[in-house]
This record gives sequence, C-alpha cells and structure tokens, in this order.
Amino acid sequence: MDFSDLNARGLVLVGCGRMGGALLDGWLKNGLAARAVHVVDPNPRAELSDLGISVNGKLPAAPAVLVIAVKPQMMADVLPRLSVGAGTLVISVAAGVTLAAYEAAFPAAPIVRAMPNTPAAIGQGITAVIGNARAGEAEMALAEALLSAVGRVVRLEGEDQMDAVTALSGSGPAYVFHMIEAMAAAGEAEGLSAALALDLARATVAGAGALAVHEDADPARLREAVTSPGGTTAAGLKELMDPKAGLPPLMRRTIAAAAARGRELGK
Ligand SMILES: NC(=O)C1=CN([C@@H]2O[C@H](COP(=O)(O)OP(=O)(O)OC[C@H]3O[C@@H](n4cnc5c(N)ncnc54)[C@H](O)[C@@H]3O)[C@@H](O)[C@H]2O)C=CC1
Ligand SMILES: O=C(O)[C@@H]1CCC=N1
Repeated sequence: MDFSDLNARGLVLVGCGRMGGALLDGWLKNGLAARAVHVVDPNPRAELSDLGISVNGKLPAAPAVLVIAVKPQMMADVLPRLSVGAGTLVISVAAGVTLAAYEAAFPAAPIVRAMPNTPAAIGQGITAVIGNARAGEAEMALAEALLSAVGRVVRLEGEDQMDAVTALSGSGPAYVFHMIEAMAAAGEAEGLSAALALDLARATVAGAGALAVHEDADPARLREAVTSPGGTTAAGLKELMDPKAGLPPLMRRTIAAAAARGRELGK
C-alpha cells in the first residue's frame, strides 16, 4: 500500500491493545511512518514512544484515518471524546458495535466496520469489511488497502453478516490455538513428553493450514488424502466426526455462542 496520504495527514489509533497493536505492527512493517501515528490509550505499550509514535498527545484535527480498537464495553466512554468530520475515514474493529452507533458519534464521516484477526500481526490476517452509506468506493478502497497490508480482505454484502464473521474468523484463531493445546494434551496422555507433543501439534496445525491454503482444494479431499481405509486416521476421525458427540456439533455450538455474544454486545 502507498501510505503517503496517511503519512502526511496522520492515523489516529484509539486502543492499542492486542488487536490494535497487531494492526499497528503490520502497518509499521509495511511503510506507515511512526511519526504519523497518534495512539490514544491509557495503558500504552512502553515501546510506542521509543518508536517515535505520539502517545496520548495532541491529535490532528483531520487525520486521514481514525481507527477504533477498544473493547465494545468502552465505546460509550470513548466515542463522545472523539470528533472527526467528513474528511476522515473511521474504521472500527470492535465486535458487535453497529454502524448506527458510530454514525451517531460521527454523523458526517465515512465509516467502515472491520473484523480482522490477530494473524494480522504477521501479515496473515483475514478481515471482513462493511461500510456505511457515506463510505463510497474511494473510502472502501482505502479501508481495504489499509487492512490488506496485514492480510486478505473480504467485503461483506450486509452488516447482518458481521456477527457470524466475528464468531468464525475474528474469534477463530483462539479455536485453532485451543486445538493445538488439546492435541498436545492428548499426545502427552499417550506417553509423549510435553515438549515433543506441543512441537508436533503446533507444526501439524501450521503445516495443515499452509497446505489447505496452498492447494486451495476442498478440505474434505485433503482429509481423505490422509485417511487410509482401515488405518489410524479413520479410527481417529470416527470419534472426531461423530455427528452427535464429535467436532461438527461442538463447532456449531461454539460459533453460535460467539455470534450470539456479538449480537448482545451490539445492543
Ligand atoms: N483480540 C482479537 O483477536 C480481536 C479483537 N477485536 C476487537 O478489537 C477490540 C480490542 O480488543 P483487544 O485488542 O483484544 O483488547 P485489549 O484489551 O487487548 O485492547 C484494548 C485496548 O484499549 C485500551 N483502552 C481502554 N480504555 C480506553 C480508552 N478510554 N481510550 C483508549 N484506549 C482505551 C486498553 O488500554 C487496551 O490497550 C475489541 O473491540 C475487539 O472486539 C477484533 C478482532 C479480533
Ligand atoms: O473476543 C472478542 O470479543 C474479540 C472479537 C473477535 C476476537 N476477539
């Protein structure tokens, strides 16, 4: 991405925790100038000032972009303190909080709701975006370019998709990390050392994930390629794919619970 307009006019980041920090790391690696970044956060990471980023300083009146990455529960406190006009693109990554809530705070601004995930910190995130009526093609393209700097971007057809997206790809890395934990624990229970089990589980998830993307094949076909008839994988999958007690109903409940929480946070 060409960061020259952002480097000239500034980017304000409100909330520089795990997600805001992951995005910022990605943007800085990709050419956003530290001096163009203004972080607002009561508990900022120590190294931000060392990098030359303005921390809790005076904000530019009309930055190119205002990124909001605070917890949804903080929004009622944070939004009334911020003010931007039509020339600033507002991007929020908060789960649940609706475009209407941001429109009440920034009536003139183009606004994009985005749902990234933490692999953004290493350029491997996936972010879904939806804009309000004031976000025209230029603003959508800017949001897309900014978020493309930290991974892939998909545009949604409607805001009503956002809670499901949040539950799937926003929260999804946590499910995968837990899968690594569970596989490692199970390997340990079968007699491996903790270190070896974790090494094997981590490398297996990373390798399988890379293969799934690399081959762009139906994951069912990749699964079948591992599964010899009457072999070890078939025995394992009989448990994992059990329609009542296996992963499919568990994942259905997991994603439904996360989506329901997103809807609650938006109220
Ligand atoms: N962590 C994740 O994987 C993802 C998080 N999100 C969204 O990102 C947002 C932030 O989540 P996390 O980064 O996980 O939380 P976090 O707790 O790591 O970061 C929140 C940051 O906001 C700061 N903060 C608190 N009050 C503030 C205020 N009044 N003004 C400015 N900053 C303030 C905190 O000091 C903290 O650094 C949430 O809305 C969440 O829904 C979205 C996608 C993925
Ligand atoms: O847990 C959360 O609420 C946020 C949204 C998606 C990932 N983390």
